[in-house]
Amino acid sequence: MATGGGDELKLLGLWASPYVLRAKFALSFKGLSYETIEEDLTNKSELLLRSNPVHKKVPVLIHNGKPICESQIIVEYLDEAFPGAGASLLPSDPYDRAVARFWAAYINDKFMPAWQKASLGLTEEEKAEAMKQMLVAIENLETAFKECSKGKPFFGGDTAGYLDVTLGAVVGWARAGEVLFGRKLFDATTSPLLEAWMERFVALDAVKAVLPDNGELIEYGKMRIAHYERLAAALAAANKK
Ligand SMILES: N[C@@H](CCC(=O)N[C@@H](CS)C(=O)NCC(=O)O)C(=O)O
Repeated sequence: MATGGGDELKLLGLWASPYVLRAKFALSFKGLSYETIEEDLTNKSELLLRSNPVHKKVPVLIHNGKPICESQIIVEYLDEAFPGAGASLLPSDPYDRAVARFWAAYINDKFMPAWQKASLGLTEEEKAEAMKQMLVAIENLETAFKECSKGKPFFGGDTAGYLDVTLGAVVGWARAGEVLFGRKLFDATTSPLLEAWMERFVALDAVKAVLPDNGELIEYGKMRIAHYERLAAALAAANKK
């Protein structure tokens, strides 16, 4: 669907970034057309530095020349700025909205950092500690799913919404991680509801349309792992001195 009304949407991104994927999901569910501008994070563009001078991170959405930074804020912005495009992502009931925002903050503040460090921590201790925190977070998110979905297929109910997009950020890397690390992020023993949710979520057309290719993620992941292994080895050598 075209944005209409002369709206111009540009997304400064990085194809493998889970946070960029979150913004892409929101755009895809809302059926909005946009231009993607791929960033090289080792040589950030003038446009990125000018658009996100505080964090200098992707994603940045540029709507008619005005930048919006931070993936979660981009999701909320798209919902508010394009209320007629697709179904609303945030729940319409104020209490449900507050609960969804609570869990979104939990995903961003607790789950995502632990999830990233559990795989790419610099020491075995750091990884083990992050893994513990991640498992606690997954247990809590399993409860969140029960509370928010009210027995329906998605956090948003019958259709995917705000929290599906928020947690959906990890589904590309969760699939690649099965090959890279030989373990599932959500599994039948620890998180059966989330395991089933992820299968339903990745089967949606709006998700498939923007999900990065799994083979390419796996290759990119191998490079990232090798990079972190070199950093970890350098750190261990420096600590021995
Ligand atoms: N809280 C941010 C996190 C975004 C983020 O960490 N982006 C990474 C790519 S995955 C980035 O741009 N890193 C560049 C840097 O740290 O210099 C959001 O939700 O948008």
